[in-house]
Amino acid sequence: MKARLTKEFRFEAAHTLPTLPEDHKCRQMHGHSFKVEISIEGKVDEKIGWVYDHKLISNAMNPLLEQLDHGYLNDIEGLESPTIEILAGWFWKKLAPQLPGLAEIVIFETPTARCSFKGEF
Ligand SMILES: Nc1nc2c(c(=O)[nH]1)N=C([C@H](O)[C@H](O)COP(=O)(O)OP(=O)(O)OP(=O)(O)O)CN2
Ligand SMILES: [Zn+2]
Repeated sequence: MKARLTKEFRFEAAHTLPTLPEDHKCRQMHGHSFKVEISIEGKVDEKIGWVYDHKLISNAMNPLLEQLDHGYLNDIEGLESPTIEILAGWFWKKLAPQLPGLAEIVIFETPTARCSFKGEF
């Protein structure tokens, strides 16, 4: 049996989008309550009944969330132009080496705007 396991995380952060035209509202510093969904896929261990402990996803995410939460995203290496697309790629590069079967990362910037990324650079 194969299954997809998803864990959800949240962080608050400020950003600007510096490459946009001067008059675009996102050139102003502003903040979002970001939501991140991390999904892994794999074979369910028959004896235990799970792909792997979802605590491993939390363990991989916690140092990243500590770095991002209540921060200014543009100051972080790789996030100089922090769109949700760039953020999704940033998370992927950090998590893929630690999370076998990483399948999808979805980042919500607002309740109605999200980006999903499956690791295709
Ligand atoms: N493709 C992307 N488009 C936009 C991104 C992004 O990361 N990728 N980001 C932004 C800004 O961060 C902006 O702050 C988003 O929030 P908001 O202005 O509230 O969103 P909307 O303009 O979509 O809100 P409406 O509900 O449509 O008023 C912008 N675009
Ligand atoms: Zn924004």
